[in-house]
Amino acid sequence: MSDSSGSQVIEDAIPDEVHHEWADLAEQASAAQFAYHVKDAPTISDAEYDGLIRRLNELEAQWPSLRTPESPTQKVGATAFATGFETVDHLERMMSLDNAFSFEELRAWAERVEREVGSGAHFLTELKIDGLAVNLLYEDGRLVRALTRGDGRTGEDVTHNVRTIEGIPGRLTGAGVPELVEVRGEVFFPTAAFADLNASLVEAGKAPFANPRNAAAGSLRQKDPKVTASRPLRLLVHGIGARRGFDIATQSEGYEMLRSWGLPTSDQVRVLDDVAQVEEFVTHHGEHRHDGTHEIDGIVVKVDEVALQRQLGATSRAPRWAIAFKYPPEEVNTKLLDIRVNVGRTGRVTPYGVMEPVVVAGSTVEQATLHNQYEVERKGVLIGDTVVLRKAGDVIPEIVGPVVELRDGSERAFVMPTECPACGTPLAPEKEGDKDIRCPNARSCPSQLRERVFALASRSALDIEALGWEGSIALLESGIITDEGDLFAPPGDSPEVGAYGVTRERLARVGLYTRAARKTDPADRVVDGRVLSANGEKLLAELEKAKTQPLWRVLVALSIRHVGPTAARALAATFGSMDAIRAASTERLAEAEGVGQIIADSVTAWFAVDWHAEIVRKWAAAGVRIDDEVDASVARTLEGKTIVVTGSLEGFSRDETKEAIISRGGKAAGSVSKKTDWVVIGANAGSKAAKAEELGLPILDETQFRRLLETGSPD
Ligand SMILES: NC(=O)c1ccc[n+]([C@@H]2O[C@H](COP(=O)([O-])OP(=O)(O)OC[C@H]3O[C@@H](n4cnc5c(N)ncnc54)[C@H](O)[C@@H]3O)[C@@H](O)[C@H]2O)c1
Ligand SMILES: [Zn+2]
Repeated sequence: MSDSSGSQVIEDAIPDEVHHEWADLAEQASAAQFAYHVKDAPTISDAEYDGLIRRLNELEAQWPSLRTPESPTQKVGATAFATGFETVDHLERMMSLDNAFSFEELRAWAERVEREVGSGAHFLTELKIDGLAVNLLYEDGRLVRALTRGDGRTGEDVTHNVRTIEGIPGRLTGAGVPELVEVRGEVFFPTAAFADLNASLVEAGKAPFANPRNAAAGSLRQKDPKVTASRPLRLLVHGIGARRGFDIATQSEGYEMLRSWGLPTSDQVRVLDDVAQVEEFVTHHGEHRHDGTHEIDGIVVKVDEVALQRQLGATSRAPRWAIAFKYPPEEVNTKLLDIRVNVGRTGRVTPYGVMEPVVVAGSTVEQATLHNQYEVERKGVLIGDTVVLRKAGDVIPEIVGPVVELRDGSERAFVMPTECPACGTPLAPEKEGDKDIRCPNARSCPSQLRERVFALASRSALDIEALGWEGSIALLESGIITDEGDLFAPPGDSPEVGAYGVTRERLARVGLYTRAARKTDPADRVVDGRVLSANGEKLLAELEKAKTQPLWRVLVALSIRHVGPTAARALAATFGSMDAIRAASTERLAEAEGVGQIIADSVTAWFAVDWHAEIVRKWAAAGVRIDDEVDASVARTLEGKTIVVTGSLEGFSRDETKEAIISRGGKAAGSVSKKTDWVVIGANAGSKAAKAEELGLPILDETQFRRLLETGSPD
């Protein structure tokens, strides 16, 4: 362009749609900042907010004139104060942190550092505490003022409240207490105490918090310090602002000093040499994100050398010598559309939330259990609420709390049904004081029936792969089975042959797992003009095979309350047959290793029900294995001994290992302790192997384990 004002024209010619997009996002981001920083009640998730800022930054990088000091990208916190606290200037500005969302961005930051100050920098690496920042001013060792971060220049005076927090010294002690120091730190709400706080708020008719960070912010910024005092807030310090009367060469030295004066520092701080080590730290803590007492949303990396920090300086909102690596979000906001109840295989009625589907931690979530009606009340969630939903990796999704700010009055409380939604039977706790309520119609409640049939086919029970959820429902609804007693067909020589059981004939008659026969099909397999589909053949074959499963699996398949694989193995190993278990007194059952009173009571009560006994009778008549052949050749070589097997062995599956130990009278324990007699270590063994070495326990390989099984001694 030849026009002399040409370049000016280009810079100003921000297309309308860009300007609109920017203005729209900026408005949303400013509103979010206000809700989050001023009202302690965010209305969108951090991930959504970070997305807004990221897009604004992209637009501003392309059209720099959009990046005014008023842009939300340039702000620390929110500029408005609406709290009635007195506002006071910080002596030295409090900044925010720039973010890295990937190792690439982290490396790019480290490269920039190296370009500017050379390769001499060390990286002080620590947890990013998900709380709120405070600035504590100590003069001659006395705490004279505590401010929130505010907009970075001016904060709110929360001194009275901060004085109530356990662990914050009113007076610094030790050597070299300086004339003046501003200590920066993070106030947080311990994760473990969060659920109880919400429960007590709900009970008092107050609004619950959406998550622990909001609980920290809301608890600190209370008009009445007594309220703050009643909350279990804690502080960890992570920086120094203005100072007089001492000097530090490194950030880490600064932390040592703060610690020596009695301030709470984190024990998770490391000074690392290079980015590779930082990445390891990030990965490690990503895997242990929920192990600590507080929530973390990332890792903060700081150049340790103060001289280099000075050289690197800061932008208008964040230091260049530090970066926050942010973990992928585990929390999202979504709408709680309904709360329904599920009736489980033992009749337990469990409320669960039905939500607008959202992607979190890599999978789509639309349901989350709420455990029982008290849990719903404690969380304070209403049907129609926007809720914070958390899903961490493989962990079961959890509704954390409601976003109360977004309520419009149309929300309604969940009411636990009084009748079973599946069969109409009045629901009741089994005994007084039970939290759970149940559908007592165990025999024919359709919900309990399909849950039982489905559970019986699972991998930890009879392992019938071809029988899934849909199949369980189909078998029941078609009338092929009325309950699990009908599943297995009596053999041809049985007097009851044809009386019950999933058979080719029955499936063909209702058209389940079958298709119309073609001419080429062998005639003997055609029933009513239909032949079994491949899935049908598989189902029949697997049902036949399931009859030969060991006794413990059959026990698990009966859905006796509290009898999972571990208890079932113990029962099978001790008593050897269904008849012996049924005949045993409750006392005898309770005495068995790994059984105990609760399970014993449950087993006795189960066998006392006539239709339960009928299931066992029909299964036995159909040839289901109800005795473990006690192999006389298996000597009780391990009587009274405890063995832990960790890692995978070549010649044994996990189940086989356990059976081998138990059938010889030994105990197959899950964790290593001083009481362990031997630890068998296979391939890819984890922390148990290390623990075994630490305790100096005898460690065996697979060959020695075989010898041990045979002779009772590994040598
Ligand atoms: N959901 C929303 O609507 C909403 C709105 C605004 C902000 N936010 C959240 O807040 C973030 C921005 O807030 P910000 O400006 O406080 O930035 P930030 O939380 O990303 O990082 C800066 C802050 O981290 C804290 N911090 C924790 N541990 C630290 C440590 N070990 N060392 C140093 N600092 C540590 C300090 O208080 C510091 O001020 C966003 O990324 C978003 O996650 C959410
Ligand atoms: Zn029912």
